[in-house]
Amino acid sequence: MERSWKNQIWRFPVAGMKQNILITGFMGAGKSSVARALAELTGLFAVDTDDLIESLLHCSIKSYFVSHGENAFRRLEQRLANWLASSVDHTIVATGGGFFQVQGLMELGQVCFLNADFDTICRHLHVCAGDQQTVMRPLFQNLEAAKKRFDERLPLYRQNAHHIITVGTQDSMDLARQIQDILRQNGLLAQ
Ligand SMILES: Nc1ncnc2c1ncn2[C@@H]1O[C@H](COP(=O)(O)OP(=O)(O)OP(=O)(O)O)[C@@H](O)[C@H]1O
Ligand SMILES: O=C(O)C1=C[C@@H](O)[C@@H](O)[C@H](O)C1
Repeated sequence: MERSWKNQIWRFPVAGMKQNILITGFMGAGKSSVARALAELTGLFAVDTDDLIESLLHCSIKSYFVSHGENAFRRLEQRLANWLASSVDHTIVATGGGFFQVQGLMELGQVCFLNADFDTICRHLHVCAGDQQTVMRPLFQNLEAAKKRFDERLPLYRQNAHHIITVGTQDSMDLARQIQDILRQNGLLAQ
């Protein structure tokens, strides 16, 4: 059944706090899938920072990394974060794997970190089956380097989040329900 976003009466305790829901986590944690499921549950729209950035580019993010480098990509992410801050509210935002590093992240809305361990991520991306979905992910070309980046980032993802959701074998809809419950329990989302 279709639900209007107007049914979602938000009760944020902090005046001036943005009322978005941001989903953070490593590549393959399931951010986009959970954002879509949460959109279905709440009637809110979901956007994806990687898709929004690609809409600016004349190429894929992977090609952009090759032609312009990672630092240029991070500047685009910051530009996007600034636009979210000025122009976007009441929206679910699935973020790119490194978006959690932008300045002002925690003011953009409720940040929900999808805490999947590296084995779970590899399972999601079918790394073990050889049928890898890592081809389009420039920072997941080398398994060892990806694991090193994962280990370095883990404490930072945790620090830069309002809520931490442990990802095991649940499907995306279960995880979205869990987020909905957490936000409701905290009085941040209508019952
Ligand atoms: N809870 C889940 N259980 C099993 N597979 C999942 C789950 N969530 C996502 N997947 C699968 O993992 C892959 C990556 O999912 P998704 O694109 O949602 O992750 P992501 O965190 O947004 O990744 P990225 O930021 O790298 O694009 C997809 O094939 C998706 O079907
Ligand atoms: O983890 C990262 O730093 C990235 C993840 C992807 O979602 C893309 O945003 C890009 O490939 C960088």
